[in-house]
Amino acid sequence: MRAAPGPIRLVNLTLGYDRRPAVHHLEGEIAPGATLAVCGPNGAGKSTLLKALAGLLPPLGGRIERPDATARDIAYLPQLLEVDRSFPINVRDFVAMGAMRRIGLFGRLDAAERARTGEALERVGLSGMEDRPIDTLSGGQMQRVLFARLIVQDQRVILLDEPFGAIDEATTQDLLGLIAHWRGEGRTIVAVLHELDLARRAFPETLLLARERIAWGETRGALCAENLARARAMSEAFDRQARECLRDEEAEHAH
Ligand SMILES: Nc1ncnc2c1ncn2[C@@H]1O[C@H](COP(=O)(O)OP(=O)(O)OP(=O)(O)O)[C@@H](O)[C@H]1O
Repeated sequence: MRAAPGPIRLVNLTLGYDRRPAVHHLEGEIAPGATLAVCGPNGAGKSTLLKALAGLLPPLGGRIERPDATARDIAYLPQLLEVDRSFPINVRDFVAMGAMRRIGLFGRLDAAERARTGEALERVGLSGMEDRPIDTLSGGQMQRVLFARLIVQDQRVILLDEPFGAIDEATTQDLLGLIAHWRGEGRTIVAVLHELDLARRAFPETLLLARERIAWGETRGALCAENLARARAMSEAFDRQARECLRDEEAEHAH
């Protein structure tokens, strides 16, 4: 693992698609070693923020400052649904792709890298499944495979989009154990979570997002009833406004 990066700073950050903002004027700082949950209603902009942190979505306004790390120093776990599992590859080769940054796109895995892949699979409880094509795995098994690839990637900053979305309790517990281990190693972890109880249990810090920052701080305080009600109201107001904008546009087209 490389030296600890400095904080990641969000400066007046506005994100969106086709010039339509989805997240507005976000300010904040993710300290090195933080374990941050990002929570909020559906459509609040959580995945959008994670994509921007991963360097996959350029800001519409403001900036993300990460002086000591480029997007390539960040490991990103997309939502399970976004992973193309039709690609014909077995578990071993898929997990070994985590080493690409060290060995290059067409580099050969040396004995150390092969051992690293084997250890990662053991850590997530999938030893013995190395030869299984990934399209034959259950959702929970695939999520374990994705975590094994993150272990092999060995980055200081790890971004997780709904890592516990569609998986059973045993897998959730195992993956929470892995996150606690990473936390102990001083890695920075940012996870989009739908389950507020999981945030309260395992994430000391939370950003509550509803298109803009509702709260950012110690998890219990950030997720208090008052903030959650404000987040819901903000998000409903935004959706109403968006629908009205859309109607205006439709009316303009009609003329
Ligand atoms: N590729 C895209 N193109 C256009 N609009 C998008 C795209 N992805 C997301 N959006 C819009 O951006 C807004 C924020 O979406 P985002 O997926 O970031 O929210 P979220 O908080 O992660 O939601 P959920 O909890 O439902 O996954 C939504 O209005 C969504 O429709």
